[in-house]
Amino acid sequence: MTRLQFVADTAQHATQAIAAALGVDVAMIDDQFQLVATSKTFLNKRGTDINKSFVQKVNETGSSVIPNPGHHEFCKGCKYENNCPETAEVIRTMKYDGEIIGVILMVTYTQAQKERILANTEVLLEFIGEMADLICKDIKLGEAMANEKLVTKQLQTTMDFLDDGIIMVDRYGTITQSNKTAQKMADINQKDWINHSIREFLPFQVYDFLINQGRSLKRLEVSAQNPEKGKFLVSADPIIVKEKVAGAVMHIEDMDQVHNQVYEYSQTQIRYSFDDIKGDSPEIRAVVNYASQISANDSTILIQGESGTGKELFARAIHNHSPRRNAPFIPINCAAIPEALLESELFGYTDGAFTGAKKGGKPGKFEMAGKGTIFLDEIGDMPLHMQAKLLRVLQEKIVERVGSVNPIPVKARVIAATNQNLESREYLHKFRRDLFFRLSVMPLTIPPLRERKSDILVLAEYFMKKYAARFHSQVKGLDQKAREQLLIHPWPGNVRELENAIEYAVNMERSEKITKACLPANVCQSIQLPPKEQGLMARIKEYERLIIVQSLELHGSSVPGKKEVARELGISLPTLYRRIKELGI
Ligand SMILES: Nc1ncnc2c1ncn2[C@@H]1O[C@H](COP(=O)(O)OP(=O)(O)OP(=O)(O)O)[C@@H](O)[C@H]1O
Repeated sequence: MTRLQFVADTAQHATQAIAAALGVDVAMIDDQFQLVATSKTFLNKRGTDINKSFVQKVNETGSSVIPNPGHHEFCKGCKYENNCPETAEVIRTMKYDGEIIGVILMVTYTQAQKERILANTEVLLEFIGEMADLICKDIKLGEAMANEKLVTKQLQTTMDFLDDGIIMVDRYGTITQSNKTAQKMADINQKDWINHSIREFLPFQVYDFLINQGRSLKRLEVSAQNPEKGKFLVSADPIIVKEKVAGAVMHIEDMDQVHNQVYEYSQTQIRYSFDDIKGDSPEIRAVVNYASQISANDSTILIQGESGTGKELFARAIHNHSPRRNAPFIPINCAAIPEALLESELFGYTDGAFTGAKKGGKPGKFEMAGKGTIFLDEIGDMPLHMQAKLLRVLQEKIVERVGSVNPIPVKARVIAATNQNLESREYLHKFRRDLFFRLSVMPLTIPPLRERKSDILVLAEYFMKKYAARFHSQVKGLDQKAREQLLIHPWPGNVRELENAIEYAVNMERSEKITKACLPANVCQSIQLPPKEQGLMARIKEYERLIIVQSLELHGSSVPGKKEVARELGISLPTLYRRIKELGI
């Protein structure tokens, strides 16, 4: 589209106005030799055919008066050469920023008209020159508006690409523009939202900082005016014009989203699934089947099992098998966190809640878990007063940050784990019965490794391959004696102990098969209780050996360790050394 065509309507109005005012015919032709605007008679008499060489010659001279159309040198080659119906022409080139964009022609058909315009050529040329200027101004304005529209559209499209919310406001805090994410966050569509105050969505504090005080915000944590819309981190800059706030631009992050990202960066990205739980004993398969079945719903799970049986592995596999798999899995070890900090770790705290509290407060694990899973490990070690608070959270499904009374809805699923028998006499006064029942809606018990012996070699092979690959080791298997030894050992540390033992052996072994000698000392020296058929003396000897080995495992075989063993067994240190030698320990 040529520039003149861009303002074809204005050109047509101007053409008609000049024609009516001066009683002549008028036409405008663009730089592509197209007739853009014309009065009626011109069109009837001349049609839309334009003589290019005529226009080119006009452009070379800038403006011309042709008193004898058809016989003028400009008319050479025109189809009306020598028989032109016109009696005179006044022509002027139209320029935009120094560039020719077309010509404007004034034409007469009678002698009287001819005399009239020839008598006033200078005035007329000036007049059509001003008309041409007006048209150029219109082009400028139109182009500026089109450009502004384009920039606005480009800005909107760019903003809509972003996953975070963008809101722009004017000096009154009225929303002038926003992207799709911001509209989704506020659950309002663009049309309904524009011209509303930002105060309807975000707390007054944001408005006050930006508009009243003209200050910037850096990731300020705020709740939406409607608490159901959740929490956001707001960063914003006021726009200052002539030292006054003219508006502001805000960048808004969804708190749940931020937690998910923090979680993704902070967690190992290996997503454990039920396929990672190795072992083909009927005992472990039954637990895996049960766990997979209870993954789908939201009921609280209590996983019980000795240390190292895979409780956390199961919890992660359940989470990753559940509809919550794309939200965070947040583990917290209740035994590892000092009692005084456990509450703020679990529930978070507000700004200034206690001495040393981080500015701006901090979300707790329940909040960070969002719609995911919170894994409360070693729940048996939770102090009684915290048990009461946890029970309340589970029942009311809300948490309050330390120092705040604002309830925050709990959406996370709770999986707890313990290696203690919480129903035992010992725990009668240490663990609340009501909390135990609340947690163990779906109880899951993992049997110790010694009760599923057929898993030992399967797991050993699996760990051997894993560590051989990791350490680029030549080890490819386990020899017969090593296998037998693994089956003899009682594995008090369960799968974790087995994994560590195999990692150790892969490191130590220089041949292609793991030998008994390369197993850790405690595993290697485990003995099988002598069968009943053996004589009394032989069996007593084996028992003695077992007792000394176990005591050494406990206290270590350094000199202070041995002193402790001798004290525990009620024998002198020299006797202990003698028995170690005689029994070949
Ligand atoms: N069946 C299994 N298959 C493969 N690896 C396993 C299995 N069970 C446990 N493990 C591995 O053993 C180690 C210990 O597992 P995990 O930490 O889940 O045990 P836990 O019962 O939670 O321990 P604790 O009581 O000490 O917290 C981990 O490296 C885990 O991957």
